[in-house]
Amino acid sequence: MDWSKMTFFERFEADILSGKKTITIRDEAEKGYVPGSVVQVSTYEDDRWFCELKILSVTPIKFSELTEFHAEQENMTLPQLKDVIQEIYPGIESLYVIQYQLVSDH
Ligand SMILES: CC(=O)Nc1ccn([C@H]2C[C@H](O)[C@@H](CO)O2)c(=O)n1
Repeated sequence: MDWSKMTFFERFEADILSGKKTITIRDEAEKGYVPGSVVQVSTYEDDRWFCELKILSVTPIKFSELTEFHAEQENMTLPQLKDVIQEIYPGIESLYVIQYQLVSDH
C-alpha cells in the first residue's frame, strides 16, 4: 500500500473540495495513513487526481459507535452514512476515522 495516495469515489469529490466532508471512514486495510503526512487524492473510478489532503488523525471506531457527529463531518445523515459504509464494507465492525484537511486542488 502506498500511504502517500488515497482514492475516493467520484461522487464525494465536490464535498471534499468544498470542505463539507472532512473525514473518511475506512477499514483495517487503510489504517496505515500517517498523521501529519500529505496524500495525493484521486478518483477510484478513473484514477484522476483532484487534490492533496493532510492527514490529521486516524482513530479506531466500531460501526456501532458511529454518531450524528461523524455523519455531519461526512455531510450525510447518520442513516445515509451507515448505508454507505455497509455498501462498501459489508459486515465490518472495526473501522477507522481518518480526519483530513484540504491542502490544494486543481
Ligand atoms: C474508493 C475507495 O477505495 N474507498 C472508499 C472508501 C470510502 N469512501 C467514502 C465513502 C464515505 O463517504 C466515507 C466512509 O467510508 O468514505 C470512499 O470515497 N472511497
